[in-house]
Amino acid sequence: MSSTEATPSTLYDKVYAAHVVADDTIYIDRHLVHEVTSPQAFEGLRNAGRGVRRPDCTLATVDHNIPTSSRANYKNAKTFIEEPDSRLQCMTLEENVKAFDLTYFGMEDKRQGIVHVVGPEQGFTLPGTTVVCGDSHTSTHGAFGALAFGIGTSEVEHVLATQTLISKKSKNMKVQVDGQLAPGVTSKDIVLHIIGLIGTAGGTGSVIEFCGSAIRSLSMEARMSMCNMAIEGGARAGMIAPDDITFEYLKGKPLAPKYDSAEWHKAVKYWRSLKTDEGAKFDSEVFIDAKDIPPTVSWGTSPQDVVAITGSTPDPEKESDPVKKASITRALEYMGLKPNTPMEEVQVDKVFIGSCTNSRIEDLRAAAQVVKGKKVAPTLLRAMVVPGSGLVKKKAEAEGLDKIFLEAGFEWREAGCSMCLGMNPDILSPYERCASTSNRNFEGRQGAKGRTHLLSPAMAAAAAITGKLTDIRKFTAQYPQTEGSPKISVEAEHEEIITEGDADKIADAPIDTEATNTQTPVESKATGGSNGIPPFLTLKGIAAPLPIANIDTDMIIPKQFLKTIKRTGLGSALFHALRFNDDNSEKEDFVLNKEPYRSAKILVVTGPNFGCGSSREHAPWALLDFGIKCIIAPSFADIFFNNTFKNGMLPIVISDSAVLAKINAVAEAGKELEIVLPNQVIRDGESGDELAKFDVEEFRKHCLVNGLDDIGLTLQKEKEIVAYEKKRNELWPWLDGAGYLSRHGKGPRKISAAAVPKTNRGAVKDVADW
Ligand SMILES: CC(C)[C@H](C(=O)O)[C@@H](O)C(=O)O
Ligand code: SF4
Repeated sequence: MSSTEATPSTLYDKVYAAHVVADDTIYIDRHLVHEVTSPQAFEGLRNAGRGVRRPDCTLATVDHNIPTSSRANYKNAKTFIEEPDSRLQCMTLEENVKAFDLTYFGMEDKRQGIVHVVGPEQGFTLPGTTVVCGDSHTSTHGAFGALAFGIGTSEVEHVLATQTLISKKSKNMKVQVDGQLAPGVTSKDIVLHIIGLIGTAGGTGSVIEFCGSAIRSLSMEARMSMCNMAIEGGARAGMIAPDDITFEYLKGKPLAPKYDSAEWHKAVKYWRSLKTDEGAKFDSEVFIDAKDIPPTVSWGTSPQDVVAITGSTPDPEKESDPVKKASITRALEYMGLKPNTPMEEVQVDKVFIGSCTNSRIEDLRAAAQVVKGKKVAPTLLRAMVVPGSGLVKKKAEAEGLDKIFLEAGFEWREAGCSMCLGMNPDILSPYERCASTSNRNFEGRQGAKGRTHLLSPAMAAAAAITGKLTDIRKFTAQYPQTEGSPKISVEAEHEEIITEGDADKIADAPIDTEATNTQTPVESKATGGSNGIPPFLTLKGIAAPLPIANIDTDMIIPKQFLKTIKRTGLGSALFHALRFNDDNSEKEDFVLNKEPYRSAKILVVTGPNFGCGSSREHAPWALLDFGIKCIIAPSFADIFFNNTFKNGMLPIVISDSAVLAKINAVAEAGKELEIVLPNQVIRDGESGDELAKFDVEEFRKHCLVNGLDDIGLTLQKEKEIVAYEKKRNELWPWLDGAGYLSRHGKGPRKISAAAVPKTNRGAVKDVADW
């Protein structure tokens, strides 16, 4: 762990090693919870009679489903959220945080916001910690030198119950960006450029460390935007070594060690050791010269479909690879763009400034600077700014940014995920084109048939003014800022975001719990989680061929179906946009609408990177509910791969294209395949001939074959977990969340959780500070 060790290690090696409890089981320091991916996890806990092990290390908020309209007349979630499924999901979270005694920032709390904005701004996210959330953009927190990654709902349950995860070590990947960034180039451009270079599967199986002089010069907020999109590059986590910029940012944050205290100095000393040692080995390395990065924008339907703003859409005719040619053609068609169209000629209908990538104060300042004294283009249907949290909003208003946006014709909204994924009322209408500071441009992401162009906040602001995608460099020259327009007071980059007095007030604000009391506990018919899983030995059945690359989980199950609080019933929505027409009739040519594939048990995917994007466990749930228990593909995205096992499903990697072609031929012929897990072979179901052997991790196989619930298995490691917690308390006392216990210290817990080790931070006084 320390730099004096014989073998030089990477930042990731160090943080991983510092969290090993036993074998592949790692301790989780920080768990963020939101309404979409937690209901089934809490339900699992209830069914098994388990509690939350570390309420002090768990923080919940609502973000995805909530309307971002004014909360001036807000009373409670029940009356505020009109859409019934969204309302139920938010109220279910409220019920769960009450029942399990967790700290919760609801809509009446100024600290509410997008989970990945809230964690850092509270100092909940700290260097050297492990941070998880049922959300793929948990990678954001890696900006602090934390090992932060998204997990599925079964893993959320695992962490709630055990405060650990079974997580095998990933590979180390280095992305080094050196030199001076060109004018107008931001961290969003850097990360879009990187994804364009490595592709959306480039980081699969790896943790990326972003380093180099260009990265070192970035602010914390810019670093967060970069790590946020590590998942779009296929990596489960992105990390940046903590440094003075990090420590400066953490000064005065409510849940960080108190600035200048003995604990602060101890923490900073430890944090300084968290950097890659000279000579440490990376499994892959990418080097980029900062001056080669232009202001960048996406043209297609994958975050790797990017081009310089001065460039044009690609021409499929120039592509020799038939799979790539087909995918360019399909993306251009979806986006309503012709080949070779200059990006600067693309007219937009809406502009969205927000999301966990770019909704922090610096992002809003950058956009406001462009907008100041100007008006949005008359052709624009809507321009909206959605701050990432109530505190960002408050700060922006104190700086007068809201006025700048409002005077220019933008909407100034309340915190939430908003139009990033359209689970709430903020959506694109079909065929509308949006310049968006978010992170995903998948088909239908911002609304069915909506078209998304990803870009930086400054470029989004420029697009709002001109009505077209715009090169920010030309824009600032052509549109000088007018005198007398409202002033943006940009304060010191890193300051306290909340005073202690403020924090007390917020913490003491009454929470309307009336709405949450009416909910009845949900009955479970679920598979997975603590209900145990049916054993998987052999599987014989029809295999459906699917020749598509980069199938993302939005495509497997779109956002509108994530509002369920159950694991079951999603089969009818599987591959919704591929499977159904607008009038809900079936698309005849989609494989699962044809015989004999309607009863497929196996999916044979011939394109790579199946299951990329969002961490939604709804994707394997939908496949399973349809009847598909096994997916064969050349490669899988990490979170999806993990999620399938938790549900008793088997993902099989067949990277040899000739072998995959043989398997696919059986699928194409509408015949059965037979998977024999104990022997790790795939057979022709009819002849019994062996088609392929496959690999599967021993532990995962053991669990599948025996139908084992891995939460139960982990709980058998109680001794090791307790020993780890003791060590953690001695070495890193600031990680025991004394602050959190303030809300709970007055009475017994409703659900008994494992004892929290005593902290050295005092019980009541420190506690009241938050
Ligand atoms: C809902 C959640 C599972 C999802 C994610 O994991 O990313 C969402 O935040 C998204 O951006 O698609
Ligand atoms: S990517 Fe979008 S939907 Fe997902 S957490 Fe971030 S803001 Fe919310």
